[in-house]
Amino acid sequence: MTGSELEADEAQPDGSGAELEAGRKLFAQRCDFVMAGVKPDDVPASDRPEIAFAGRSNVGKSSLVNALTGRKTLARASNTPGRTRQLIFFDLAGRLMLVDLPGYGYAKAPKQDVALWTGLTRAYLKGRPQLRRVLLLIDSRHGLKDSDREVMTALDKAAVSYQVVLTKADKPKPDELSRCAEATAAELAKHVAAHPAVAVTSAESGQGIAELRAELALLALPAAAG
Ligand SMILES: Nc1nc2c(ncn2[C@@H]2O[C@H](COP(=O)(O)OP(=O)(O)OP(=O)(O)O)[C@@H](O)[C@H]2O)c(=O)[nH]1
Ligand SMILES: [Mg+2]
Repeated sequence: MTGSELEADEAQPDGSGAELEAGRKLFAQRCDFVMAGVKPDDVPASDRPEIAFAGRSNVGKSSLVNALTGRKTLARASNTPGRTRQLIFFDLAGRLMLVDLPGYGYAKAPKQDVALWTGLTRAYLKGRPQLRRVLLLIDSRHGLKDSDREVMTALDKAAVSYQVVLTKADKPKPDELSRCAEATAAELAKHVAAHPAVAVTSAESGQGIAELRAELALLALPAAAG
């Protein structure tokens, strides 16, 4: 499947008030820890659509899960890079599974651990048919790094749809932020697959969180009637 086919398969966000409201409602519902996977086979049997949070260590994956769900401590965020070492599955209202992945590119981690996390993450990304989108988080102060480019190429090859999310948007100056967003979008446009537009977020200030909730709600199972 090519990227454009993937994209054609998905509803395109129109940024309307109704979409924002649907996102708000979905993410206001209960979100439960399901399990932590340590081996490639350690994944929940589920047919719910899944969204995975990927990115370099310390980029803000766990913080974004917390910001979206409005819970400060659902996913363990930390100043110490390499905090998340497993695949952590959260069930959002039985309609969407959120998966917090271990970060890559953490130079100080023991090589053995890195190999383990990378193997685990790779196996997951390749073999999960219900994975609807990978959110590829990039620190808005630093932009894309070679390790991110490798992941993008691997996702292109596996025909997994991904969306770049610039994090920590409260940190750079406004002109730095827009330069980073433009450069990232330009580079993304060179990839084979057509991907959703770059999102700009801050778990700290809440910037872009409501819009991202709305986009993800388009991928979730519909709410039960009644
Ligand atoms: N200023 C600011 N800091 C943030 C933001 N998001 C995360 N952080 C901080 O960045 C650090 C790392 O955040 P995490 O959410 O643990 O990052 P992670 O990507 O899950 O890290 P690993 O699990 O180690 O790969 C923490 O100190 C967070 O408080 C943000 O939007 N703004
Ligand atoms: Mg984490």
